[in-house]
Amino acid sequence: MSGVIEIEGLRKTFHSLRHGRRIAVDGFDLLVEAGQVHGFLGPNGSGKTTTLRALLGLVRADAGRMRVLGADAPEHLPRVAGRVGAIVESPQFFGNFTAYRTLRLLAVAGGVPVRRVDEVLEQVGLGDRGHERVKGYSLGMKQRLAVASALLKRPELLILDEPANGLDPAGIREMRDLTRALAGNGVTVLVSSHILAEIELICDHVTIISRGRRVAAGRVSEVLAGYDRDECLVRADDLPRAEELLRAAGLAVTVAADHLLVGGVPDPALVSRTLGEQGVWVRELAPVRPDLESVFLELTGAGPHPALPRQVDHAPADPAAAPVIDLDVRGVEA
Ligand SMILES: Nc1ncnc2c1ncn2[C@@H]1O[C@H](COP(=O)(O)OP(=O)(O)OP(=O)(O)O)[C@@H](O)[C@H]1O
Repeated sequence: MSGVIEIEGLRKTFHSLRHGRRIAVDGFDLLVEAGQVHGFLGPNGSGKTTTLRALLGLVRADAGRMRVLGADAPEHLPRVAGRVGAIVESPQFFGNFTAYRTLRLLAVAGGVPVRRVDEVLEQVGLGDRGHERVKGYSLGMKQRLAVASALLKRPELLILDEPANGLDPAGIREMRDLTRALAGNGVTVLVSSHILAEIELICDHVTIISRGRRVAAGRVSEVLAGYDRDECLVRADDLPRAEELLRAAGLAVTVAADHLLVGGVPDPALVSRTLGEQGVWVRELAPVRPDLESVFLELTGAGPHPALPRQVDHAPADPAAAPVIDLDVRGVEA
């Protein structure tokens, strides 16, 4: 494999007195290639944050092979740290500092020319608010400030863990536009989320994780196509008769309150012809295409999967898990 991020067979188990042994990531694979805006999608507690923290050396993996921009991670991350920007968890800054002062400090500490501060403030849409104190910022503005700090070094790869978390619709939209703009400038982006619509709007590729395992990966359109069952929604003047005729024609029919769902119909004309020839008139005939939400729900289903006899849950993160590598990661509380 060759990519900007390569993860193979990642495993991480947490042990605690209170909760015992908990498998957070269970042989997980991820491949992100240059130029992709890659969605990392999974329900709460499925292992997204643990994967990103392991990749960045914030938690020690039990097994697996990880590479970032060709460097083995996390051991050789410092070699490429200047080319990677990462925001895990929520941003936290000194409230009494302005955004400008915050970024200036980070620029100086990171050996970045100070003129870059104005550029990144502009880039994240804080150009006219940069000299206000951060404590007066909305959560969305703090999130954008976090992105600005990650952009100081002009990263080739940006890792964003749940960037839309806690944001209102306007904030979510701002983050979405920002992510798209960054991708448009050639930055490879890995964005984790449990918000399907966001991933569908922003990302060209997706990896879906469930219970610590990869359950789907690829181009968003290809993942969706794999779940296209050539279904049609049918409304007709005589629905029971329509059901009878379509079943007699060998089609799979599911009955809903005011319509039928007919599966295995690559050409909807088959439905209108079958019904029309018997004097049943079609009122509505619409192909049903899968969206990421239906695929996601099917793949990650709420109930236990027979092949995966283990549950993950929502226990709080262990604060004792200390960073082992000083990468340019903004992983802090709001
Ligand atoms: N430090 C930790 N100690 C113990 N268990 C942990 C720790 N961190 C994560 N876990 C457990 O590992 C599992 C995966 O958690 P993780 O935070 O990686 O999921 P997630 O997909 O990021 O979820 P969310 O969308 O809710 O952030 C959960 O069962 C969680 O309780």
